[in-house]
Amino acid sequence: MIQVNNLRKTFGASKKHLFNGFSQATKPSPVVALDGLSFTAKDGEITGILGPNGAGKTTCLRTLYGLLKADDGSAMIDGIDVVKNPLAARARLGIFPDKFGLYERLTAYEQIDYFASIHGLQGDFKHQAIEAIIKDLDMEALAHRKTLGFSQGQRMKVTLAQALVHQPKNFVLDEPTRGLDVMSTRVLRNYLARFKEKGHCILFSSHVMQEVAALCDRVIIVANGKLAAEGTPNELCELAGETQLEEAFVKIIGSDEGVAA
Ligand SMILES: Nc1ncnc2c1ncn2[C@@H]1O[C@H](COP(=O)(O)OP(=O)(O)OP(=O)(O)O)[C@@H](O)[C@H]1O
Repeated sequence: MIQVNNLRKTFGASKKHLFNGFSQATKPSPVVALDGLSFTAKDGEITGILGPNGAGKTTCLRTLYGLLKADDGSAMIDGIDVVKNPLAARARLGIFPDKFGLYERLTAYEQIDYFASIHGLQGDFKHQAIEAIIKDLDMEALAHRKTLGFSQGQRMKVTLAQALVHQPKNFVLDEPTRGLDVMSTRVLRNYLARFKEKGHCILFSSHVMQEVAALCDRVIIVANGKLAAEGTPNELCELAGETQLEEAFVKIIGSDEGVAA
């Protein structure tokens, strides 16, 4: 389970901005990225985060990964505070970040192996876990190639495999299907659905309304760093008096920003 309680984050609030040793006449204004955001993503459910560009989705997810420290509020993974106990929290988390880098001199298999080792997998168990994720993500043909030159979709598959190889109880994914072809997107969706059936907690951000409507049990709508609405796709449609999630989203946030073309 993932719980976010009253998260606040402002960028550029207190730093002095110097240029060639002189204070700049015009300081950049602070940006409030999270303004008291709270929600819960439950086990055995897929929870989607929707919001227009700049709403605070990535900031919230990066706080969950421990990459960013919130100014206030807390984030918990299975009841473990990500700031107070980061290692224990991370052990229960698979992350698929917004930006991903690969070690291009390693093969896909070696990269997944590296992450499996970081998560404490060893010996035959580790080998079986790597083989299983490679098979599940249909990566057999890529497994023993160096990742230098991999296409966007191929790089994403390696990143996903790294995130999932230790079968974490909770997955957090930032726009996971961007750049994936239709078959890879289906593989990923089926994978997430199977994980949900096994009782895992999945939280992902997306701009693709059909994807969110089809996959998510609950949807969190974020605007201006705050919770604008939450519920099942049907509940959100009812709340907005619309039949389609896309129309409901537009009505709730008052703009069509954030809907994928
Ligand atoms: N490192 C940073 N420094 C300054 N401002 C930042 C930083 N990271 C995010 N922001 C700002 O915080 C706000 C929230 O950004 P965030 O990336 O969380 O939005 P998002 O909902 O993920 O948007 P998108 O859908 O466009 O990816 C934006 O105004 C963004 O410009």
